Amino acid sequence: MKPKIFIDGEHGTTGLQIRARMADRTDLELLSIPEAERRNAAMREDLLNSADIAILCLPDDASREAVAMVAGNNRVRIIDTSTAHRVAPDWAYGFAEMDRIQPQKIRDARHVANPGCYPTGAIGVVRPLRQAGILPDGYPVTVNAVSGYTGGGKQMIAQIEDEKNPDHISAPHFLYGLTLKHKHVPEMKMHGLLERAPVFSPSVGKFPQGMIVQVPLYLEELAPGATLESIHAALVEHYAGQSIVEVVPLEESAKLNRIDATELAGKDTMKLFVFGTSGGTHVNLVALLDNLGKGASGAAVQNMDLMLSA
Ligand SMILES: NC(=O)C1=CN([C@@H]2O[C@H](COP(=O)(O)OP(=O)(O)OC[C@H]3O[C@@H](n4cnc5c(N)ncnc54)[C@H](OP(=O)(O)O)[C@@H]3O)[C@@H](O)[C@H]2O)C=CC1
Ligand SMILES: CC(=O)N[C@@H](CCC(=O)OP(=O)(O)O)C(=O)O
Repeated sequence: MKPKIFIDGEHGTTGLQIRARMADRTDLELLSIPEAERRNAAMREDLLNSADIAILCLPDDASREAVAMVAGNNRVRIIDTSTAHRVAPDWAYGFAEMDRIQPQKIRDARHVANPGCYPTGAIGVVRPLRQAGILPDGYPVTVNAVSGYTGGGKQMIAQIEDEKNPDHISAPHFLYGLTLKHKHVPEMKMHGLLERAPVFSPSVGKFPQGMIVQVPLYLEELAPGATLESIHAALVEHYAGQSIVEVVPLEESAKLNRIDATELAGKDTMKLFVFGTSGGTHVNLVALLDNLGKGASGAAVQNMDLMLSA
């Protein structure tokens, strides 16, 4: 029998992209709710309890409600794309490349929390350096980022694309999260293995999909002997043997004059760069991804496939 998959929130931004990625899959049975019934709690409860894997593409509160709806069900497994369970100890964090044992943890899990888009980039560059002993305890990490506007879901898409929207945003690029209490900070800290919460400054650009996440570092504050080359080598070693996260060779990144935030739009991969000058005093770690690809829907499908391969 084919595994039954239900995407709760299938008509939203993340849900639609997951559906699109499953359009040609003949190995799955997709359970679907009509768009007009998307908030029909009884129908959702029924579908959630009929699924082998439920993928939640809902706001945090609705995700918690959905999890409660399957509380008595020992069969259904859950992938939650919201922020609700990303630092919960009994949920597996769905970033398969962050650790050698993570794919197995995801395969075995009943509950998988899909990472946030910005944390995928930030954890992607920071965690390998913590594990290699290059980034010391207590280092004050900063994370600066720009996202495509689909990261804000249906509401932000309407605010940016519809000039008649009462809350129309005309700025080509804006900063937000100005209180420095963005909901992604706890997962960056926990899964980035950081002692101190990073200063996180996100922004949005007037393009639908794509993302740049930057973590600049002072070499003199890192473990003795840390260089542009040793940091790059640590990332290369960490990501060896998988095909989703590419560590761009130093010779290649040295030739670049600019990075286009939309380069990976529509793709489910992530590129990591180490910028700086050999023998210099600073490096800038940069992650490039699609907020809806490896940052959301692509990762959700990757996690689903891992769970189905258990
Ligand atoms: N967009 C992105 O880049 C990313 C998003 N995420 C996360 O994915 C989740 C979904 O986000 P996104 O797709 O962007 O959001 P959208 O607003 O685009 O879609 C959310 C969907 O959920 C529906 N919904 C809202 N409340 C309920 C409810 N109580 N019961 C049933 N359905 C409900 C909405 O219906 P309605 O139209 O009626 O509001 C809509 O169809 C969020 O938790 C978000 O944080 C994660 C990573 C990246
Ligand atoms: C541009 C924009 O608004 N982005 C979203 C994050 C998108 C994402 O990763 O979603 P989660 O809500 O699942 O964490 C934000 O900052 O809230």
